[in-house]
Amino acid sequence: MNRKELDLSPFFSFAVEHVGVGVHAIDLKGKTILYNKKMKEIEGFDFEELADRSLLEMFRFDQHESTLLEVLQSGTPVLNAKQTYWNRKGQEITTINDTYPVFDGQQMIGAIELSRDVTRLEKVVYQPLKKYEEPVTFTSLTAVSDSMKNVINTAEKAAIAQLSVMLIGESGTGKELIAEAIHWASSDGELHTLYCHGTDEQLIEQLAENLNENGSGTVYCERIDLLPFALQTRLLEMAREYSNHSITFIASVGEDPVELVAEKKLMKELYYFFSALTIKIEPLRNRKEDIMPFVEDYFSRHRMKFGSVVKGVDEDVKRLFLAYDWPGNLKELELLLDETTSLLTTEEVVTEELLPSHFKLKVNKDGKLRPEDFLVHTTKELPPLEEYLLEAEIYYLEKVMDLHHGNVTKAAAALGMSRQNLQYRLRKIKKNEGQT
Ligand SMILES: Nc1ncnc2c1ncn2[C@@H]1O[C@H](COP(=O)(O)OP(=O)(O)OP(=O)(O)O)[C@@H](O)[C@H]1O
Repeated sequence: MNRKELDLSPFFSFAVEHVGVGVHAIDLKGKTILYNKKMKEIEGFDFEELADRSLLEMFRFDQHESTLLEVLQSGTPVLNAKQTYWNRKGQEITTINDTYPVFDGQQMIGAIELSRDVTRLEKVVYQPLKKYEEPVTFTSLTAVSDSMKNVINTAEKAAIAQLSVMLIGESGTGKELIAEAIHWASSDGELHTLYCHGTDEQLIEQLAENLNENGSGTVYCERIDLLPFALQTRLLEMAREYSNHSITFIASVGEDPVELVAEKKLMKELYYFFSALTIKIEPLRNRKEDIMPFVEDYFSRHRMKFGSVVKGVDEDVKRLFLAYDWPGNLKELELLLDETTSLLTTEEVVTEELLPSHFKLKVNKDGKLRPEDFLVHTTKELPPLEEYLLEAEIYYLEKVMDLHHGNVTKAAAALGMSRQNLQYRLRKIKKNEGQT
């Protein structure tokens, strides 16, 4: 068979499904036509959860989708765009994305995004210590809520007693900062951090060598629940051996350790090693009193570091900040403030217009529907198809209008429909809302 006769499409399909980068492509109407396994992994999808995947994918409107639509409109590629966000499982993900328009001859037929997951690399490079430019102490942490005050209280006691500690909390709740504060309050030695996500045997052995060389200090094992079982055994051996040599071990996990043990994600013995003192850090959505003090601290650090004039946020922004759930906790808030302040010039007060549009899209301002509302759950009563499609239409059109800042002409072009058609549908939605 010569090359011309060979149908390559099964090979292309195989390659797209198995390649190590996330691939997401949309057609001219903005509809998802390709969404590979790696992209689902990055986005944290549980396949069983998705009884109606194609519909859900149509309604995805997060960062990826907005760059794809941007490229579709401009016809020019956006390359090397770094994004940090929290996926559906609440895991912090950093990707570097290249987004291209796709042409068939002269004609544009869609856009494609290629995402490289650089989360682990980012973790190693991102060092909170450097950000604060001085060792983190308990006083550098924002703790206004009662639950956070308790956390600091217990952590201070752990530092005095030099106990092994297990920190429990979602991504971005400040576990690493607390570990550092414990370290600086309890030891003159070195702080070693083992990032368990994607680590290997070699790194663990390297850590053991370092511990042999440096007599005392602290080992912070970040997210031990992400360490494969075989490596958990090795870590336990090491923790038992070196904790007798004036080395304090601190570990962190992303959720309840008892459940992690039951789910066989965490070795029972490793849990027992750390279980003498566990500190649970509540997610930010359960201690919203910490939000505005953190924002104030952030701006005061910003003024000192960059000589900026920014004083704070206005009432509307405050309302949005307090309404949002912050799945990425204070780290997500910090990254949002980094992004917002990088665009400020002479503004003293941050208003809603100055916030990045992806954040405004995410804030569920008025109890409107969200993508997860379109998941089909076997346990929930199923709505009739007509009702489901009507809600889906409202959700989709409102998101597209937001994305185009209320410009009907641009939104209609992205949706592949006439301006009149879109206006008619929007009027219908308004009328329905008026009746409810
Ligand atoms: N209580 C806090 N006070 C001040 N800053 C905080 C606090 N909690 C979190 N942050 C901010 O969030 C950033 C991330 O926190 P940190 O890395 O410690 O979270 P984490 O719980 O270890 O997350 P992960 O599980 O993803 O590693 C910090 O650099 C800091 O800027």
